[in-house]
Amino acid sequence: MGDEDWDSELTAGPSFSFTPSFPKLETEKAFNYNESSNKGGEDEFPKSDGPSRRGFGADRGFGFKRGNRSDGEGSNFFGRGGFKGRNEDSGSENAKGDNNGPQRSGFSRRGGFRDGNVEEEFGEKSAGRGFSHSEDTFGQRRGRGAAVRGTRGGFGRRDENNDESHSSFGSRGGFGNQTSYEGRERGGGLRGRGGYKGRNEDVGSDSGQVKNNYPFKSDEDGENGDKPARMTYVPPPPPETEDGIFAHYQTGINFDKYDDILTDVSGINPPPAILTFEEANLPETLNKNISKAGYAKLTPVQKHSIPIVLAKRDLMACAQTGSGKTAAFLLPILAHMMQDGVAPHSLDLQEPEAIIVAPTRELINQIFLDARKFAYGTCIKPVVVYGGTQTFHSLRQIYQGCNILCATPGRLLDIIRREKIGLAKLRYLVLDEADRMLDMGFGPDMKILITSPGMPSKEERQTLMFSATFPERIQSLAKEFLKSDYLFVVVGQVGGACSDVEQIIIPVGQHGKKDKLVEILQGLGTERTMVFVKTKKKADYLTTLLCQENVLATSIHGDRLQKEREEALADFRFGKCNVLVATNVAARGLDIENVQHVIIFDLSDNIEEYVHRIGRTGRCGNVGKAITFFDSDDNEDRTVARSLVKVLSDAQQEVPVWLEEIAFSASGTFSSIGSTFASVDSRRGVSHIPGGHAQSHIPGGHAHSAFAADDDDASWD
Ligand SMILES: Nc1ncnc2c1ncn2[C@@H]1O[C@H](COP(=O)(O)OP(=O)(O)OP(=O)(O)O)[C@@H](O)[C@H]1O
Repeated sequence: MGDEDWDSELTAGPSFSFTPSFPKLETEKAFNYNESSNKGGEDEFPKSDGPSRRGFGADRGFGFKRGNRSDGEGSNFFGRGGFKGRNEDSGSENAKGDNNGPQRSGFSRRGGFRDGNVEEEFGEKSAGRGFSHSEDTFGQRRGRGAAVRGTRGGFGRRDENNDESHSSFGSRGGFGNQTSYEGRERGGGLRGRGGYKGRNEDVGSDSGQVKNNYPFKSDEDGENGDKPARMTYVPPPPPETEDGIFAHYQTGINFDKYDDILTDVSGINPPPAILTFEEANLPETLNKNISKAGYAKLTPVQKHSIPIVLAKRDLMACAQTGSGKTAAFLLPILAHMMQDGVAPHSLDLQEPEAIIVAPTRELINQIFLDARKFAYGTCIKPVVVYGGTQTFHSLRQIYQGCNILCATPGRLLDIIRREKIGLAKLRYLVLDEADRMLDMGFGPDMKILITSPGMPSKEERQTLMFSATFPERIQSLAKEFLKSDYLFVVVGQVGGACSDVEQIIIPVGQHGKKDKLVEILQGLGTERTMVFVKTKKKADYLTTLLCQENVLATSIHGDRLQKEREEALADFRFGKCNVLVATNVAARGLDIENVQHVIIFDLSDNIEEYVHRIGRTGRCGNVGKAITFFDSDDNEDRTVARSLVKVLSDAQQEVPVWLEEIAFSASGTFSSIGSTFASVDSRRGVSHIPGGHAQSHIPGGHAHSAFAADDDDASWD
């Protein structure tokens, strides 16, 4: 199959309820959404956007390479010649618009919240609370942004104003994380900065309300500085029942083995680690919630981080994926708030005591649900706000009381800019996936955040940073945010992969990837699998292909409407689809039960993202398997070979001989991993790793951004 034209593969196949569709961009002109008008938008990526914006245009990236056809696991990587030399046309007009109808058929529709109602209701309710009715102008700003988004999402264009936003989630009880809302917006001015694009969080803004001249534009400023688009999506409410709130999955057989991982704490006078929850002396209600959440034993990052946060120290913590970093910051923050008390709910300005930021909407919502779970039965109110949702909705959540504000950066800055929250009482600033938050994509936003009017200085607040990866260059940037005596907790090795994930690298040329994927997935049956690809369009394309091959697949990426992304995630989480094809938007933080496999269809040239991607499986002591396709003809794959060898060997995984050969023949091409693994704490200087496969410090190595330039979904929130 790999040799055929992708167009022809996308002729009408079996019609699954989740088969994506590729609607024709009939509104494209009407909205003047062309390359020249999209400055700052993600489609400026030259590689990711070919001659057409309508799907997979001819000669576009996927399958466009000449390459060794090498499509068998265990095949002799170098022995297979067979340059096909043909340009695969990964684009397909046929792929568009064929399957519009049935994919949503499975969802029950629940009434309730319609955006218009929300706005009216909010307008009225907010009258006495400092909201001006002029914000109802949101109600009039329709269409453009949503329509543009719709045309570009692979799964059918959908007007966000259809407002049946509760249809899928409301009917799903159970696991507390099901309400992950995702969306995608574009058009912000700041996002036009070099090399990084498209993150463009949709931050609703009424220009008439702007009080500060922040150097960023909200999405609703419109793409040409004209009438802004608006977000009308109102996400479904989180679960209300105790069962729903405390739903969790079981720790795995290797949970106890976490204790064997070496932990290092650097910095002056760290408080001693605790060994049990009892030693933390947490408030009774919090302890009850912890046990209802199924936590009986601390993970290493929790053992060290909880006392550090309780001791009011700043912290940078690095621990492997799925090892409980979220609770490591939430529990001590909540404990402090419960012990010290929080300000009574004010009808005027809300002044949260804690702000937590994360790079994606799904992740921040997941963190919010955890915060809500641990704060259950207390007076502490966590709130979540993120782009892609109606700004009124965000504001209304805040005005109902907000002690812990969980937010994506764009929406947070917009709300601060509009003076809808005050920062005077802020005591905790948490950056989850901190290396991502400080990298060039979000770094400028984070700087704006810490220099926002009213933001307590780093001496006055506690700043906490968590991630599974912390490249040295990011550690340096982080110092600007942290007190000089911050502590650095490292569980295992900085940037190391989770050892519960079996990592398999197989040599596959571009032309063989599709066949190999189908073969693997068909062999896996209904086992839950995430497939990571480089581009949004490829995600949709592969999803269509998989559905045609009778694999129940859905996709999540930055071009899908938020509602669709929520549905996709829920369908995956609750078993309606067992395969989720994703861009890096789903690489970090997502905690989905029972993901048994990760398949990396396209390697990113950034090893950190590899570590996060494979970390979607093998969580919380459970085991998982990650299969990575490696194309030896692909320069990016070759670039990351050394780092990959290092990650594999550090995690005691088998390193294929052919990969080692590539790694060491790839002179002059290094990924950022060289510095990532060089040290524990950059304040200690570079520590060389004796006998390591990769040098700890690679002279002349490039300092990469967290994202490859041709990863067209490098921007997520
Ligand atoms: N002490 C514990 N006991 C039992 N389960 C736990 C414990 N700590 C965390 N968990 C569970 O483990 C899972 C992974 O936790 P979490 O999402 O916080 O990991 P993480 O380290 O933040 O991962 P990532 O690096 O991917 O963001 C969650 O389902 C969480 O509820």
